[in-house]
Amino acid sequence: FCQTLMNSLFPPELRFAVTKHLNRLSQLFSSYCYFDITEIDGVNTNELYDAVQLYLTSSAVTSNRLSLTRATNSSSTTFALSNNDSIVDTFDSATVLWEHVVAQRQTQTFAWRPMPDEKRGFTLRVEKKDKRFILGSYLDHIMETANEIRRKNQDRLLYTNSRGGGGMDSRGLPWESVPFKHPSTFETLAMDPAKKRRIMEDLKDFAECESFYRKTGRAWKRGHLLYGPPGTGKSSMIAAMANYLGYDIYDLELAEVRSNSELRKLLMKTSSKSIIVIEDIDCSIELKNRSSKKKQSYYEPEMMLTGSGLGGDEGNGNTITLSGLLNFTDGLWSCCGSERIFVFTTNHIEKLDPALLRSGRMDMHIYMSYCTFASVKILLKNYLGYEEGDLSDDVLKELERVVDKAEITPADVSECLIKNRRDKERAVRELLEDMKRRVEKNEKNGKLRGLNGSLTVADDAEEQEKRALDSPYGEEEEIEDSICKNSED
Ligand SMILES: Nc1ncnc2c1ncn2[C@@H]1O[C@H](COP(=O)(O)OP(=O)(O)OP(=O)(O)O)[C@@H](O)[C@H]1O
Ligand SMILES: [Mg+2]
Repeated sequence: FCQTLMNSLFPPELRFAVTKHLNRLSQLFSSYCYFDITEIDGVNTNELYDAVQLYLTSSAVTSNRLSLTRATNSSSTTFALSNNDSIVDTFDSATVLWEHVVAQRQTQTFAWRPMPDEKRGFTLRVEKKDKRFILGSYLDHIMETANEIRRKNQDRLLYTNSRGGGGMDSRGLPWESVPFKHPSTFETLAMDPAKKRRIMEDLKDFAECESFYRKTGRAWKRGHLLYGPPGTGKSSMIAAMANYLGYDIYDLELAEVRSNSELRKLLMKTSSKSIIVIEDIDCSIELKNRSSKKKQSYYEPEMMLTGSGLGGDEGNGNTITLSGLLNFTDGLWSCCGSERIFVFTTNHIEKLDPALLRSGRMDMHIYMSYCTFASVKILLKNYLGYEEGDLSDDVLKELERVVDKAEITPADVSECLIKNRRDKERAVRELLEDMKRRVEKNEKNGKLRGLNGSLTVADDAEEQEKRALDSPYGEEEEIEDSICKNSED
């Protein structure tokens, strides 16, 4: 009514001025204050607008109407507040009202850059008494939540330094990235369920325990060593970790790194919330002085690690030292980011230098074993859809009897099941036959070893060396206690 009255009483120019003054007057007596967050601020895109847009999706349940969008090539749908709609949000004790205001932009004859046809913005209505609190904590909370959502919606990235020679890309970054879409998850990973659960709990504790690390003065990072025969799922485990935590992966090719300082530069250019991986650490590096029995400090510079494809001569610049590598994971530089997990993998833990294995260096030693009965059941479920009760007791018993002695890797079991996945019974039959053949072969080899004296002695020496290295961490399953457990109590 007021609007109609004003329209009839005043000419347009005057109407505008009167409305403006009336608004000012009402604001003076109102218990609310308003903030406008426009999409484009001058010529710059307003980061806060995007953040609010995303943030409101997290409390979207309170709105009845939302708009859905899915960007090209993206694997997730985002929903946002519809045009000219409003939503109530509460933060601590404060209640605020968000309104999405969309207006048609006047056509411009000239612009430095093309502007969208619509002028979009959010209006935030806040009670005056909450103003200070909202402008501080609430807006920070919005930015943080939005970053978190953005990270979750984004596809993971896999970075590599394999360009070689310390090369940089067009933006001066030493890492190249591709979208990471490895489908491995902890659910599909075949391993002992209890062990799997402990690893998952440890990772979750790690990701959620920032305050614990701060309180105890520890850098917020974690080191994992994955070891075991080829095809037991070490790389799959890394992918599962990344998918579980939503972290990016930096796959560090040590052979491409020429010096300690280059290694440090690479580290400085990694982001937080990432897994830094050095695969097959025993193959990509070689301890030059390892064969000499002379006692040495691990920080002596002449202990060189030489990249496999490099000359390895001291002085040609193509060497990194063990101390450089240890500094990479443990030193002051390793703390230039936070929330990072270092993962080393190896097929031969016995070949690694004790300095890398020493307790405190790697927080967890995870043995990826040959298939056990529990892991075969996971693979049968993954590949053939067999549940616990779908297989006959006889088959299950037979599987349980032979699986450990067969020493078959999850990769070999997967291969057999994929090959015959159209005929499930045949798949199980062939798997059992394969396992039995392996048991026979292993038993025969075992006998041969017993008959041949010299071979046994040599093997014993090797076994002893392995045990000496393994001993501080237990026999075969070396998952150490999570340091983070119960820390927040
Ligand atoms: N524990 C497992 N659970 C499920 N699948 C597995 C497992 N181990 C191996 N596989 C299957 O075998 C393939 C090879 O496994 P993966 O590359 O993870 O082994 P790895 O231990 O990293 O081997 P390598 O030492 O040769 O690098 C995977 O693509 C996966 O399909
Ligand atoms: Mg691997």
